[in-house]
Amino acid sequence: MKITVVGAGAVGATTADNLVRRNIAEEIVLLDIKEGFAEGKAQDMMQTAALLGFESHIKGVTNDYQATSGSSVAVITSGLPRKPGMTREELIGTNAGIVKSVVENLIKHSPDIIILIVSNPMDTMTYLALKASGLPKNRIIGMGGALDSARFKYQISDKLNASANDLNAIVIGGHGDTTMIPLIKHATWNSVKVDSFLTEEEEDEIVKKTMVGGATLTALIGTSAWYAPGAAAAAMVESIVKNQNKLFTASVFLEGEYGQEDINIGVPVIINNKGWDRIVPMELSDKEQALFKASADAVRKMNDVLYTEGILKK
Ligand SMILES: NC(=O)C1=CN([C@@H]2O[C@H](COP(=O)(O)OP(=O)(O)OC[C@H]3O[C@@H](n4cnc5c(N)ncnc54)[C@H](O)[C@@H]3O)[C@@H](O)[C@H]2O)C=CC1
Ligand SMILES: O=C([O-])CC(=O)C(=O)O
Repeated sequence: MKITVVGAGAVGATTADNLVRRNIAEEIVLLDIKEGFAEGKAQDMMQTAALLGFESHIKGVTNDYQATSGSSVAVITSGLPRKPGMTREELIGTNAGIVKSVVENLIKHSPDIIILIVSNPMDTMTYLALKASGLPKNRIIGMGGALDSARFKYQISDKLNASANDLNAIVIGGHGDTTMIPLIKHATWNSVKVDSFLTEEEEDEIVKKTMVGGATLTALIGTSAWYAPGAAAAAMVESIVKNQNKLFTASVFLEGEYGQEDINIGVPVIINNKGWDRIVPMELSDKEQALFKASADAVRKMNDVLYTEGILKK
């Protein structure tokens, strides 16, 4: 089993580090365009093997796609992160070209690959990867909801003074500051609805803090986050590799589900060795449905840029 991580920057290296510690693949290939960068990060990680006790091997390469041949899964993290004050959407101009070429290179060497997209704006990059590659829809998955849901649980756990591991809570919709939809009315604390412990004001505060979770960290750190993003990507890869059938929210191609089509956006899905296996339906309130529609409209507007800029052809 071989897993490739493209981009050895903050998120890519953290993803690879999480994967190598999980011992779930014989080989992890870390690829970056910057000469020697992935090689150095890989060597640093390999030097933790004797301390952490893992047997997986991680190899760093500079733009060498031959080394990725026969990968079962790839995680694409290559591209610019945002700076404080920017939106994820502003990254489209640079990242679209990078993601498209990386996807084409990966498929050339691993035609059966399942691809997890992390680069932002993630929903549009996932749509681009699907359209540009022509791969079956189940093999292209966008990572955003897994991270946003973990942040949502963090905010609830902070407010309730509860363990995040006792919470069940998901975020659907686009992975954007204004497009994500933390489903507070569905969230439970070991099956007890969390709204029975919270005022409306507290619920609003949790939702708002979750939505700007990435922007808050970007303002604090000066670039965007990597620990939780890397952990989220690795958890999804593990569910693929071990055929775990875990439920994550992920950006997948909709063909009528949740009232939307021709779009990649976050909905609950089962992740296993087919990629995303099936979409899990949820009963949404009128308000939640309206928010989902507005979120999809905003994501679609970003996708349109791919066509107007000639990156995709109709
Ligand atoms: N979907 C999500 O939940 C999240 C998405 N992100 C996104 O992930 C991306 C990466 O973020 P960071 O790792 O913080 O950035 P970074 O700048 O630390 O790393 C990006 C790496 O990509 C490499 N790269 C650029 N072009 C490449 C190419 N053509 N082939 C191979 N490598 C290439 C760069 O050399 C750099 O090492 C950003 O677009 C960021 O917005 C970040 C966190 C969460
Ligand atoms: O905030 C960003 O730009 C990076 C990202 O997607 C996140 O951390 O959620």
